Amino acid sequence: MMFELTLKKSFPAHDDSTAAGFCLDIHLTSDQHRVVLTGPSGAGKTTLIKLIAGLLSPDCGKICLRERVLFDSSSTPVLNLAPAARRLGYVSQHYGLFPHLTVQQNIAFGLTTGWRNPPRHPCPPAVGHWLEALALTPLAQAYPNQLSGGQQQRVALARALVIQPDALLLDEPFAALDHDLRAQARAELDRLQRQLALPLLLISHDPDDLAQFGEAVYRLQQGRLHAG
Ligand SMILES: Nc1ncnc2c1ncn2[C@@H]1O[C@H](COP(=O)(O)OP(=O)(O)OP(=O)(O)O)[C@@H](O)[C@H]1O
Repeated sequence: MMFELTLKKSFPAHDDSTAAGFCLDIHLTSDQHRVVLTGPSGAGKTTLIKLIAGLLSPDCGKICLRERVLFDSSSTPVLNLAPAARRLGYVSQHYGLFPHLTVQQNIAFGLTTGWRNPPRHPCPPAVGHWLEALALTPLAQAYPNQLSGGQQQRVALARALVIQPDALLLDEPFAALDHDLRAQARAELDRLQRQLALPLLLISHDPDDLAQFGEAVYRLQQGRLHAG
């Protein structure tokens, strides 16, 4: 099985609010390589992807990707792999690039352990590979604020891919791009995903993304998943 998720996560209501808290309750098993998650704002899509990436911990449940267990609350002690140990390429909605690091250093960041920033030189071979593959070599020494939206998106994708991830988790990766760039970036991701045969979990509202990547499509609504 490619994706096997059984998860619960609750956020309590804010003290100063009468609104109820939020509860995510997910059961998803899919053997497809390309899974698209869609659904209205606040449905829990980003929360779900962060739980898989290990940036949030579920209250209980189990997360398996490609038969590898990343989280299991029923084991003793609870199995909860750290984000780096999960070997997942995660791209957040706003890319999360470090403004004080160059393009090359941002990509190399995925390869570093600990808190030290990657050096400006030399360029690790894996970083050079992805700079080249995503047409970023001329921008290697530029800073994120000197890049267009499409270039920033490619840097974020390169940083996710440089670790040779077991799967890609992309949270609305094309949302900040205009129509033409979006079509280009979509084609690029399509090509890379096929070439690397990487399982892909993509959050998107865009019908073109659903058509291109939605081998399986799930709709999240108020913390619950519905097929299609
Ligand atoms: N750390 C947190 N503490 C409390 N509540 C949270 C926290 N993170 C998310 N929530 C709540 O969980 C719910 C789901 O949020 P989430 O960001 O997962 O939605 P989403 O479907 O990704 O929305 P969007 O499409 O707008 O990005 C929201 O009601 C949000 O307020």
